[in-house]
Amino acid sequence: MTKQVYKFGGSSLSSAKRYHAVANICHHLKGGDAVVVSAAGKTTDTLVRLWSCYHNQDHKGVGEVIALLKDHQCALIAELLGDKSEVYAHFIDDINAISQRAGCAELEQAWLLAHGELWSARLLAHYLNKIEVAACHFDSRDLFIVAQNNLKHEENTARCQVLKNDQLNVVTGFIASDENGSTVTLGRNGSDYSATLLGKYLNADSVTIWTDTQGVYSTDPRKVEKAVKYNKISQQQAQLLARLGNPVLHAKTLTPLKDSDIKLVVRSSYDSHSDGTKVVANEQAKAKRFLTTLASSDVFQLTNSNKESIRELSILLQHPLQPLEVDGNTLLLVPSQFGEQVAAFYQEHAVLIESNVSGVAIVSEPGSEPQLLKSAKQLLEKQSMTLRGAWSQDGFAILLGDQLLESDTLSLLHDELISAKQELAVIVAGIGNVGEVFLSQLNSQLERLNTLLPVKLVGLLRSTSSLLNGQGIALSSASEQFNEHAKTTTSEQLIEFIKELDYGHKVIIDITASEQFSLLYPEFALHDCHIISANKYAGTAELDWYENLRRLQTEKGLLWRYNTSVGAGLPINFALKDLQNSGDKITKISGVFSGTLSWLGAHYSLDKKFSELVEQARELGFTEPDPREDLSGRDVQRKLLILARELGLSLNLDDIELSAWMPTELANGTWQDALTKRDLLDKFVEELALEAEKNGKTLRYVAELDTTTKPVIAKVGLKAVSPNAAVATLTPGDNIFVINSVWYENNALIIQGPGAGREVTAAGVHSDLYWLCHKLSE
Ligand SMILES: NC(=O)C1=CN([C@@H]2O[C@H](COP(=O)(O)OP(=O)(O)OC[C@H]3O[C@@H](n4cnc5c(N)ncnc54)[C@H](O)[C@@H]3O)[C@@H](O)[C@H]2O)C=CC1
Ligand SMILES: N[C@@H](CC=O)C(=O)O
Repeated sequence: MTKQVYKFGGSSLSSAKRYHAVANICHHLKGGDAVVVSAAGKTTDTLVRLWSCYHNQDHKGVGEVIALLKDHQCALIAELLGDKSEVYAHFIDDINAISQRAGCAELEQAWLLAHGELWSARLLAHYLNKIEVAACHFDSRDLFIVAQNNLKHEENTARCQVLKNDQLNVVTGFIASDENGSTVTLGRNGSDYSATLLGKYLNADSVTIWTDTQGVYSTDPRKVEKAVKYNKISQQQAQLLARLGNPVLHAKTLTPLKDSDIKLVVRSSYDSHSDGTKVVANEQAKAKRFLTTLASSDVFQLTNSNKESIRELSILLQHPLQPLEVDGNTLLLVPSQFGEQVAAFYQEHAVLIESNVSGVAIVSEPGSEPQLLKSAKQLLEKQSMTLRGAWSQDGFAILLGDQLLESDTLSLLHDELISAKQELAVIVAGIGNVGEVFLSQLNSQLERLNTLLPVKLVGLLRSTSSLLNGQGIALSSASEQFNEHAKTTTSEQLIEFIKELDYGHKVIIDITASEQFSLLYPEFALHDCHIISANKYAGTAELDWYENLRRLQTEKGLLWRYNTSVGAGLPINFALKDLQNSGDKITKISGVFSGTLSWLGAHYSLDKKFSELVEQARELGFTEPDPREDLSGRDVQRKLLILARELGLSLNLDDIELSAWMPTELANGTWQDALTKRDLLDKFVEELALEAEKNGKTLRYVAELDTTTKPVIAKVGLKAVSPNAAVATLTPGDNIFVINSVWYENNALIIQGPGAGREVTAAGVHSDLYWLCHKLSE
């Protein structure tokens, strides 16, 4: 039976609200799975303070800290279970026992510290029961035995068999017991270690560390805005990062999983829908690049050192160590706080060559270290950093100087060494009219895109089948490969494929006309996918849904481009953004927004059959797959809504008045069914045209948005205009956007040109893709 182990740290259990979130996450577990918990919030720190007061015989301090503990835990228990609960009474007994032992000088440090985890486990298990999730709690001192500083793995595996198969097993992290039954702690980050140990003892399928960061990033995302969250990293790189001091994963945590198939996942309990980072077997993840800052370190040159002595030292310091082999010498980099201990440990076999230096470690794919070291050196020297040491060896490079790296310098290094090297995985959905042309242009575009960052096509989707290959699809034979290997793919399979893609960036290019496909956008965002849409459905979806999607994308730093959804390749969205960014206020937008309706308006005369012209427009690639989307005015209504939202207006489609250029009788069934009633369409259009002609006018389908009125005027429909009007003299198929703003009040800004067609639209999608690559590589 596959088992899962979840671990929740202190920040995930700091308040009743956080407990609710944890319980929600636990709903995904089943009987037999285990949940390892740390002490809630800052409880361990408070217990450490209590110990220190006790140790210093500060009786007043002991009383104050006990009161603090009481306040925090009682409030938590009362809010989750009520103050009459068994857990509340049990806690009071514990606090009394602590006070009593402190009073008669019988307090033991490990025993005292263990309470933080015990309280969390008890509270969570009871709270889960309250919300009808069967759960029980275990004290890991009954499960993990340590003898002479070594865990007794065989015995512990046997002890862990007491965990229940029909309930969730909530287990305390951090603590174990020695052979005499006394409490021992597993040291710094002990709860993560408990979780991976338990994973190993239970032969679990995966261990998930739920924390307050979304996963493992290329560098500290609090310092570098463009830090990249990685989907997968190899055990080897994770170990190296931990030894270099990366704070997300600790070397000890990783040890139990070494050479096992148990997956380790880091996820955020604050954003439980998002994927985290998986630490997988070395061959299952590409090598990634990372920047880890190194604060206040000492560098020793060792003589007569060997791996065993470094291992011993690492156990003594309770700190992982990464030696550097440079020109036949072994260098050891340690945090300065351990300098004296290292000197004492090695005696005359260690020479301190640098003291109290700071800098950065660059972890990278093998082979690139010397070049990375050179580039980083140049960049840091340009930033006036005096380097005191710079070395590289397999898998990493280290640069040390006098100052700590500021966020600006780290960002510069990240831009140069990491951002530009992140691969972008591209999935193209919709290889129809526009999609075919987009793909045929992609090969020649790749060269240009690759100057910004490496781009790889990994997926091609049609409505019923798709070709998905995480290794990449050769563009030169993409169609042949599609024809030979494409398979039916469900949405779930597509999402799983996206989730597993091992790339720094991913983008879905949606060139379908499918509303159903657009409904997957939030899932794409959850799996860190940027989006480029020619499809207009998501941009015109119900406001709540649309705003949630926007929020999610913003939270995750994801980009969404949809320039072709209005005016095909015309830069209308850019223009509106630019005007607003420069401080202008747009007051009106009007014009002809449909290539199809522009073409029909220009070509129609009373001696022609309108329905035949519609068929021609369809063949030219102007219409939507179902031309009634154009004739009904719905397509123009969508475009006006996209532009209105671009101006910050909270409108829905139905807020835009619409009149159709087709009779209602054609609305039902398929387009083929509608064509059987083409006479009705021809008659409808002829009558309207005759009426207009009587008044010396001609018909054009126009859109209008006026933000100066309350409520705003937003409408699309047929208008009888003078044959000389700008909207009537357009080249067939052209769009015109007339923009009035504070600065363009009387003399409007006009954007005009082809508003539909395969080539211009495909080119517009390329423009969005180029923009995205540029943005990601900046
Ligand atoms: N034709 C034009 O001039 C312009 C078109 N657009 C937009 O471009 C999009 C595509 O238009 P066309 O190429 O003319 O349409 P199309 O009907 O020729 O091609 C659509 C493609 O999408 C695929 N598809 C449909 N549902 C799918 C799904 N659920 N998953 C994956 N693939 C799916 C179809 O198999 C087909 O290959 C539409 O949203 C349209 O509004 C935007 C600007 C201009
Ligand atoms: N069918 C649309 C295509 C572009 O969005 C049009 O005719 O304008």
